[in-house]
Amino acid sequence: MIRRNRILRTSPAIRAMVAETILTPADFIAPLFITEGAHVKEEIASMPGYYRYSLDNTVQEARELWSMGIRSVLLFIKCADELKDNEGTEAVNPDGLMQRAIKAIKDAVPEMVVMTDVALDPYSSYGHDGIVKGQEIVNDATVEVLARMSLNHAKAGADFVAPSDMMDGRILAIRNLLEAHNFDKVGIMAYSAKYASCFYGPFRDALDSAPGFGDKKTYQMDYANAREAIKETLMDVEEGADIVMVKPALAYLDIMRQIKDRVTVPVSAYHVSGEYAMVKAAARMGWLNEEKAILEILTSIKRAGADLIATYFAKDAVKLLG
Ligand SMILES: NCC(=O)CCC(=O)O
Ligand SMILES: [Mg+2]
Repeated sequence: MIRRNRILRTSPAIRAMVAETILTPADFIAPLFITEGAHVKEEIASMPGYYRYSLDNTVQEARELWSMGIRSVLLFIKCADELKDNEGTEAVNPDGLMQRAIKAIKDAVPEMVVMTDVALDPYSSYGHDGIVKGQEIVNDATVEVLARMSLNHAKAGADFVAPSDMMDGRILAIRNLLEAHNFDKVGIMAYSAKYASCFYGPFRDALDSAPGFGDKKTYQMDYANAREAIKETLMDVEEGADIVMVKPALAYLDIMRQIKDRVTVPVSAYHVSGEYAMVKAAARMGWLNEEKAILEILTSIKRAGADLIATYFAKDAVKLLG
């Protein structure tokens, strides 16, 4: 025997020396759920250990994340029911909760990279990512609102807008409108390959944004397809996306790898709410070691090609990494 593969696994020191994939705090994007009010910290029932915060607590959380080495947050707001409609009116309100949240975080932690969710579902009386006509989610009218929404976030101080809607052509429309208003330093993180997935369930509880009718299969992708993910992603890059994203993560590592091999922009994964809930549930039952599961899963996502990982485990992971 001339090659003893186990030599490189002999001790923790040797294993650390030859590890190919190393997680660091700057890999993580921490999603934040923001709600109106003061001193609010509400645990999300289907996401134990994860919370909706009012603005004051959101700012505190952002400070803590920054002090831990986490460099970016992705903002989602819970819109009051009475402000929801079919036009995305609240989405473009310059004094809306999202806009106030962006300002508050940038004031408190100016270096924090603030990314904002751009889609209509939290603001939609139908819980859909776009404008609804009959049973249809209308593409081009939605794109127009998404571009105005992005401009609005840019004006409030967002560093990146993150369109998560899967309408066609929205990256180009957003880039063009940002350029027209001289926001040439605001980036776009495109949810390029976002699959119609059951793993978003807990998130919809968090924002009370479940679709009121039908499902999202006419705009989000069919999980049977991989080539389509490449088509979507290459188009987003062409339209000006600075970062592209695959979502969810764990059931889509093959997609992550294929995309990583085909683009030169950074690729992000979104390790979604249902993936978080699965680990939490199994750990609570005593069926899985939560800490080990977190590191194994996040490392595998990075190994598959993710440069960035949006994950509800961001803080836990940083603590585990020591
Ligand atoms: N745009 C965000 C989602 O659609 C869901 C994320 C999650 O389930 O964590
Ligand atoms: Mg697309």
